[in-house]
Amino acid sequence: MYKISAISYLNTAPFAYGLKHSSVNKKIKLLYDYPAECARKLLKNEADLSLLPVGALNDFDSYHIVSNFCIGSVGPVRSVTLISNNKLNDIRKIYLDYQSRTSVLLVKILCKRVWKISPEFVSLKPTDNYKSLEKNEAILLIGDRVFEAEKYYSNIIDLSEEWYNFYKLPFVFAVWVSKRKLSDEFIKELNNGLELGVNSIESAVDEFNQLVICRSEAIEYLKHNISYRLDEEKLKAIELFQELSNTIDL
Ligand SMILES: C=C(O[C@@H]1C=C(C(=O)O)C=C[C@H]1O)C(=O)O
Repeated sequence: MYKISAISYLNTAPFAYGLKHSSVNKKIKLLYDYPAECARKLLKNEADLSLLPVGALNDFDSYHIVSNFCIGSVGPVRSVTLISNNKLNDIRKIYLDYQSRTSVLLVKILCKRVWKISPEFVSLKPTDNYKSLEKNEAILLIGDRVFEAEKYYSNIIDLSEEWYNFYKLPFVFAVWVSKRKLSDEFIKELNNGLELGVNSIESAVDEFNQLVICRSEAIEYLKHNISYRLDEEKLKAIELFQELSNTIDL
């Protein structure tokens, strides 16, 4: 049995659906985790394969990207946002979502390179509440919680849209990664499952039991905001993101 740590958010529902409804299902145990946990489990050998946040790739001495599918976007992604009641220039403090490994770096890159602001960064704890932001504070929030949180604030900045406008590139949040080399046969079956999933968005939404937006909005989000194919432009984006990540203080 291969243990697979997959992201628990709606954007991964098509992948989960495809894996469950194809032949690879009998060879795997699917674990649903938030992105930072997907990274921790792969590092600690609690998973054989993870949908790994790109921001965690540097944790590994060596790794294998086993699929041409990813969690990416071309322009607005909707679910990776800097949320506040302020204009960018008035933001002094940014709380960082503990569930993220990629977007916490992305927001720092955007602050430094694109927005030219230098706020203080503070890591959020799981018990912190995004509803208690004070004046001049903002929060980087990812995943399905954004769909709820965005209702309470007036300034919602989509980080993928900001990246796209400035660098003219798509963005990649997570890729399928193993630490050890897995068999070619398994990888082929895995990819067949992922392919089935990205071609079954409606059914994946119907099977996803934590939907916090309506069905049509979910379908629109998965078809138009999330971009699942890891093509040349997205590989270029990963390379640039890693280069820029190396220039920021952690
Ligand atoms: C598109 C998203 O990107 C997620 C953000 C990640 C991160 O910041 O580490 C990792 C995986 C993605 O699922 C989202 O949060 O909805």
